[in-house]
Amino acid sequence: MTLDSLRNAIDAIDDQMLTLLNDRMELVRHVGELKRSTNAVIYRPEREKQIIDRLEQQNKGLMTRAAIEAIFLEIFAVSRNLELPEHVAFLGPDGSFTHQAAESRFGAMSAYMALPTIRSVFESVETGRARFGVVPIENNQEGVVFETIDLLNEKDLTIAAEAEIPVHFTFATQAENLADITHIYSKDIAFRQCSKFLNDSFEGLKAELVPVESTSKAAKLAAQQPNAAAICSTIAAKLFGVPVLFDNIEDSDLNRTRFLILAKDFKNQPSGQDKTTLIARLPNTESPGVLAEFLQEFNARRINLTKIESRPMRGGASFVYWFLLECEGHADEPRLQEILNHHAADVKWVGSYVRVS
Ligand SMILES: C=C(O[C@@H]1C=C(C(=O)O)C=C[C@H]1O)C(=O)O
Repeated sequence: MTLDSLRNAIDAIDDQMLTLLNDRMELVRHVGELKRSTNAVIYRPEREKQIIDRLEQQNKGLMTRAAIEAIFLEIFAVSRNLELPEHVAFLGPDGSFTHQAAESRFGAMSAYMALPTIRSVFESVETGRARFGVVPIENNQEGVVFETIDLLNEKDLTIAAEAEIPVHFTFATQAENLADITHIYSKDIAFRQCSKFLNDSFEGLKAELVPVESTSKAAKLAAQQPNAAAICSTIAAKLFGVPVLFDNIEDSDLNRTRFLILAKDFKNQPSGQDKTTLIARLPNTESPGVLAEFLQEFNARRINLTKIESRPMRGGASFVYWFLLECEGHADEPRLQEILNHHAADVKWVGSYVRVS
């Protein structure tokens, strides 16, 4: 087959896909009308997961699960925007890793709001300025983001979904030679995560590491100063037009960050592969065995705990703690219901949502 005939065949398939996508959008519009008439929630991550699982199972061609996901998550995001335009707040600035995580769930078409702090993301969802808020909760190399954990305790928002993205850092600069670089801007955490690259590449050179509040700010500074460099995300380097000299400069290629998608009063249906987040403010934690007995309730029901963090209760002078727990399963399952009923006074349910495997 010639290039022209192959391209003609591709054009014909694209035409069919466009017709099919428009047919799909018509159906989605009806779903939107139905949902509005019953005040139902637009975003249904468990339904989206079901669609992707089904497509993967019946897939016979070259499409991998990741490819199916990439295309269909974008279709879902466009669909949801047709049902009701969604405002998504995220921990900015534009070009941050949280921005990247938000786009992985809400696609290119949603209305995004970059906010300066994790607290302001929570508040924008609380006040209804944004329907969803995206914040980081943990990095597998650096541990948890305490501000997010504390705000889950302080505020009454629910977790609608989680997202996990690999953190790849790029080294961006306008300088021709590493020896010309006088300043390298980035976040503290990024310097730590790229320490091997920095030691190997800048040994004996004069570059000074300058911590700034975000990797996007670093990219912006590197765009303004010819002898500066930034360690930042690829999106940020692109956004500010700084040439990328090295890609994937992080020490560990297993570096991943997990993000939460927050919403007000959000409840998912069980998907069969869920996770639940709880906050336990147990009474008398100074006495022996209180936490152990609580955890035993999970063990007795064979509920797998995936995370536990202790945080200071604040306000009192003594060392008293509350706990954030994550476990497998959905709050509608009887085994979790039993625990929630038993601890109605001291355990807050924060969300049951599709577990990212
Ligand atoms: C159309 C729906 O709304 C949203 C869009 C979906 C889709 O495009 O298939 C799936 C789930 C929802 O997030 C639905 O609930 O079925």
